[in-house]
Amino acid sequence: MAKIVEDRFGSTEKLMVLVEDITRCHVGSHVRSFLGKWNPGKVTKCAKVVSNIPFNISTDVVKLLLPMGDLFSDVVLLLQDETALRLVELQLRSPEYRPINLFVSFYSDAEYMFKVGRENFFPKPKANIPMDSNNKLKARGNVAQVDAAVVKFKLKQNSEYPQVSSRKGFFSMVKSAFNGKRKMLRKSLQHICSAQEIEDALKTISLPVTARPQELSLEDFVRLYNIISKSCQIFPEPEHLNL
Ligand SMILES: C[S@@+](CC[C@H](N)C(=O)[O-])C[C@H]1O[C@@H](n2cnc3c(N)ncnc32)[C@H](O)[C@@H]1O
Repeated sequence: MAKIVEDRFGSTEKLMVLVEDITRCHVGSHVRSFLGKWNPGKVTKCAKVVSNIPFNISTDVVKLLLPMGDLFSDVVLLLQDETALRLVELQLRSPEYRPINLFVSFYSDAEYMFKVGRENFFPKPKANIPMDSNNKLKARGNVAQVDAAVVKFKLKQNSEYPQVSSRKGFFSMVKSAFNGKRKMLRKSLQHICSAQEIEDALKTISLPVTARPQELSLEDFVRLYNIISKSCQIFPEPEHLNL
């Protein structure tokens, strides 16, 4: 496809074709330098991402692009329908509620636009089958064909993000909270604060002292973090930043 686009539109300076791995290349600097050519010295937040990405890199792409609200206004992606519903429509207290849901609403207002049935594709898309530690497909045999959906993430700007003293610290605490999904927060966050301090913080934000992570909205997590980070040290561990 890159070759077709390059051949057809390569003569215009208004198009740049990059053949790179999105998960490894410096998207921000490419887009900034391209936009800078048209608006020297002032890169306004005018760019949008519209992409039909392979399902197996959806989460990586979401994690990469959603924090780029200084550059992109909207990110519109075609995702596996299941993933779209999980990222956008998931309700509090659902067993599927995960740190990625908090990440999505921290950085964007996400909207499930419409379903794209499997019959619309040629060839039909394959499910995002999990890989094992050797990068081999865990499920073999018939790979299920799946429906897709278009999701629009309207990116927040810096001033619209929930106010936390450190985003790394915040997401590290969220990750720790979900590490013991069935555990109460007073237990799973004990490496940060004493059980008593966590109970006191939960009471201050009008939550039961027995609260579990899937009972907390983004606003609840932000309030909890802002209380406990004042009295306790939260050192983000590198693996905790990988939601
Ligand atoms: C679902 S196809 C969409 C193709 C075309 N854009 C379209 O809409 O018909 C996904 C495309 O992403 C490309 N791709 C796969 N992994 C990628 C990666 N890590 N970085 C950039 N492109 C990737 C594939 O080569 C494939 O062309």
